[in-house]
Amino acid sequence: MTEDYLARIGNLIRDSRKHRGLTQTQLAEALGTSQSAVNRIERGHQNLSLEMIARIGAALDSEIVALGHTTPTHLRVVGGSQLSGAIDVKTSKNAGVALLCASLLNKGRTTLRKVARIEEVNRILDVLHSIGVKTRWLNEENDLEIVRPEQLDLDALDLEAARRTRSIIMFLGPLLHDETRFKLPYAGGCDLGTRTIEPHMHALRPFGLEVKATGGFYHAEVDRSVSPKRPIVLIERSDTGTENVLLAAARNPSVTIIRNASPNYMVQDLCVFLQKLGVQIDGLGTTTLTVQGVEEISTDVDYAPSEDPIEAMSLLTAAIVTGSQLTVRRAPVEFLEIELAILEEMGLDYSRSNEYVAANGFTRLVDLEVRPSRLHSPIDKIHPMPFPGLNVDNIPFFAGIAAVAHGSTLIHDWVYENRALHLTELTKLGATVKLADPHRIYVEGPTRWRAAEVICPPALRPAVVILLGMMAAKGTSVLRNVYVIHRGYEELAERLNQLGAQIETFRDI
Ligand SMILES: CC(=O)N[C@H]1[C@@H](OP(=O)(O)OP(=O)(O)OC[C@H]2O[C@@H](n3ccc(=O)[nH]c3=O)[C@H](O)[C@@H]2O)O[C@H](CO)[C@@H](O)[C@@H]1O
Ligand SMILES: C=C(OP(=O)(O)O)C(=O)O
Repeated sequence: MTEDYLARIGNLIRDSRKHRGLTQTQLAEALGTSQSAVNRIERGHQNLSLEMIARIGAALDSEIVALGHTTPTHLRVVGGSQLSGAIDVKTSKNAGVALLCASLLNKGRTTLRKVARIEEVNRILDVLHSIGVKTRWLNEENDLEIVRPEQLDLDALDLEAARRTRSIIMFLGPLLHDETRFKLPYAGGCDLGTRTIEPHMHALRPFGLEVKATGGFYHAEVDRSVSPKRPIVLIERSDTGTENVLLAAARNPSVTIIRNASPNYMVQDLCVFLQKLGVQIDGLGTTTLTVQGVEEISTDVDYAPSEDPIEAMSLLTAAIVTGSQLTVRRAPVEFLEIELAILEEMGLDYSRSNEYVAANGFTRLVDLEVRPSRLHSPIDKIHPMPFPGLNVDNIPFFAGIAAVAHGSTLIHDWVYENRALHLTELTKLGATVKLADPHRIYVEGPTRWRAAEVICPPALRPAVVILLGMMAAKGTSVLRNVYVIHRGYEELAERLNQLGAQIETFRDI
C-alpha cells in the first residue's frame, strides 16, 4: 500500500473512532493491540493487512475501505450545536495550484511550505507525476518538494486528472518556453456555467502561442521568434489569466507590461514566488505589472504561500450560521476587508487582533473573533467585483449569512451563470431562497433550519454553504458526494469537529 493510501485510511479510522467516542486505548483493547499501534495506524505509518482493516471496521462498526477508488464519500451531520474555540486558516487552494504550475519554470528544487493538501492540489500533482516531475511531501506540515526533469514527457500526461481541474490551463504559460507543439485537455473545475478561457488565449498570443480548441483538447503551437511588442492588456481582470501571462513573461528575457492585471491574493503569492526565482516584478498588488523575465531559471527556492481568504470566510460563516463565538486565526485581512465591512453593517459583533505578517513575508494576517449577533439584511445588494471588491468565491457564503439575518437580501452573482442557481439547494434545509433570474437570488431570513439529505452541487462553495446550513439544523442531515468540497478544503469536517461540530465521513459499500 502506498503511503498516501495508508494516510487516507488512517484518517478514516481516526474520524470513525472519534465519532464512536473511543480513545485510541479503547480501540486498541478491542483489537487486541497497543495504543501506540493504533496511533501509528491513524498517522498512516503502519502497514495494514486486509484482516486488520476488517477487524478495525468491525470494532468501529464502520466500512473503512470500499473496493475501488471511485466510491463517493458522504458526510453525516448532526446539527444544532454551537461551535467554540479557535481555528487556523490554511493556505489557499488557488495559490497552491498556481505555484505548482509555476514550479515547471524552475529547473532547480522548489520547496513549498504548508501546501493545502486538497484534491485540487492532488490532481495537479497527478498530472505533474505523469509527465515526469518528482514531488514529495516532506513532513506532516505538508511541506512539498518539487523537482522537474530536464525534458517533460507530455505524451504521458494524465488526462483524467487534468480534466478534473480548472488549473490545468495554467500549464500553457510555463510550457510555451520549452515546447513547440503540445496539447492539454479542456479545463474542468467547478461547474459554474460557461467559463471562458479567451482572455488567456488573447494574452498569450503575443508570446507566439496559438491555440486551437477541438475534440476536447487545446492544441497549442508556439512560435518562439514572437515576443510581446507592446503592453499586454487583459480583456478581463482574470485571476488565472493574469497568472498565465506572468508564467509566460517569467522566462521571457524582455520586459512585459501587463495591464488590467488581477491583483488578487493568488496572483500576489505567485508574484512573490517569481521574485524569489529572480524574476523582477514591479507593481505587485496593482493592476499594472512590469515583468523582467530571465531566460533560464535553475534555483533552489523555498516559498510559503499565504492563507486562504475564502477558507477564512467559510469559517466565519460557520460561526455566524451556528450562532457561535469563534476565533478564526490567520485570516488574510486585505482580502476580506469588504466582506467584513458588509458583515459589520449587517450587525456582526466581532473583533480583530493587531496585524501580523504571513510566512511569505508579505500578506497581512489578523485573528478575527466572531460573537453571536442579531443580523439584519444589508441595505444594498451583495455583489462581487474583481479584487479589491468583494470576492466572487465569497458570494455563496453571503447566502448562508443572509438566511440567518432578519429581512430580505438580494445577492447578484453577475460573474457565474450557475452559481446562484446552486444556492437554491439551501431551500431543502428550510431557507427561503428565491431565484429572480440565473444570476440573482433573494434570501429571506431568519431561517428555521431543518435537517435534510442533499447531494452536493458540482460547485465547491455552494456545497460548503449547504454543509454549514446542516450544522445549523437540528437533527441528522446527510450531504452526499463531497469530492467537490475536498477539492478546496483540507480535513474540513475533522477541523470543524474539533470546534464542536458532529460530522462523520462515510462511504457506500
Ligand atoms: C484556480 C483559481 O484561481 N480559480 C479562481 C479564479 O478562476 P478563473 O481565473 O478561472 O476566473 P477568472 O478570474 O478568469 O474569472 C471568473 C469569471 O469572471 C468573469 N470575469 C472576470 C473578470 C472580469 O473583469 N470580468 C469578468 O467577466 C470571467 O468571464 C469568468 O467567467 O478566479 C475566480 C474569480 O476570482 C475564482 O472564482 C476561482 O476560484
Ligand atoms: C470556482 C472555484 O474554483 P475553480 O476555479 O477551481 O473551479 C472556487 O474556488 O470556488
